[in-house]
Amino acid sequence: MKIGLLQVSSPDDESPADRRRRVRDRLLAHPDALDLIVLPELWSAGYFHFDRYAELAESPADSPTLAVAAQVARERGCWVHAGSFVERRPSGALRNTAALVAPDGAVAQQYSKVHVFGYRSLEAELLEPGDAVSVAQTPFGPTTGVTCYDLRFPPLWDELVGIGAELVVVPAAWPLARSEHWRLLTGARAVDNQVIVVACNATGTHGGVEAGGHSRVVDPWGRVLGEAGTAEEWLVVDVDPTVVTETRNEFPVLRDRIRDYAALSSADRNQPAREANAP
Ligand SMILES: NC(=O)CCC(=O)C(=O)O
Repeated sequence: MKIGLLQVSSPDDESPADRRRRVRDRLLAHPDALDLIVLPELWSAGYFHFDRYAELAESPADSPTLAVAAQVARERGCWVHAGSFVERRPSGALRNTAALVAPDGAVAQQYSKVHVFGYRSLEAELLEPGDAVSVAQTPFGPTTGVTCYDLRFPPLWDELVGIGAELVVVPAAWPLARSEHWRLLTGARAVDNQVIVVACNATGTHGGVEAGGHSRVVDPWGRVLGEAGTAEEWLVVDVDPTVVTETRNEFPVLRDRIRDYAALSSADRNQPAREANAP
């Protein structure tokens, strides 16, 4: 399968509507036959534009960000991970919600960021955390997504493996200042969960913060199948999704995973609390 990641910049002087048109045109113009297109976290509003979250919040029913993804999916006949957008919930609360759109334009899987970010960020103050993970069956295998800061929390990834995920899309707005963490954690999550990680970062400076770019795709063996630079650019990578099953069969560490370490000290030492639903 061919995956195209467009690492978008969200300059302060570009309106979200102009950006959506510009990005849509770039997505429609790519000359290759792409099977999956991926966009970054909150690219339309700009992640670091916290002052605009409330004004730019979108309802999934008429989300302009999802409309771009659906148009591109239908016209190109491919899957599109829309990145994420500021979602306005029926309660009025806001979430950082990502969505995977199928070639018919319908949302096949969606996820609201569970770990909202509070370090030099107003996200944790302004947004409500999500509370669920899910997986979609796609031609590339069971596919899911988590968002940016979620890379730092292995127990969430345990849940993804538990529900059968093999390909994990990670839209991000990860600052250049912590690019070493970005490289390390995208590789570590691919290896320790034996999944393909497709991580699409934002780039350029907005809201006073420089996003790091370096979008990357890492396979379950830790091989970096492709990595972008720091410009607003495409990264196109060929991936064989069967590498997940091959790696898990060849090197079956997930079978030895223990989810409940507290149970290890319980009376019954003959029943270690190993992963019940390991792949
Ligand atoms: N958008 C984010 O979640 C930023 C996360 C980040 O900068 C970090 O984990 O470091």
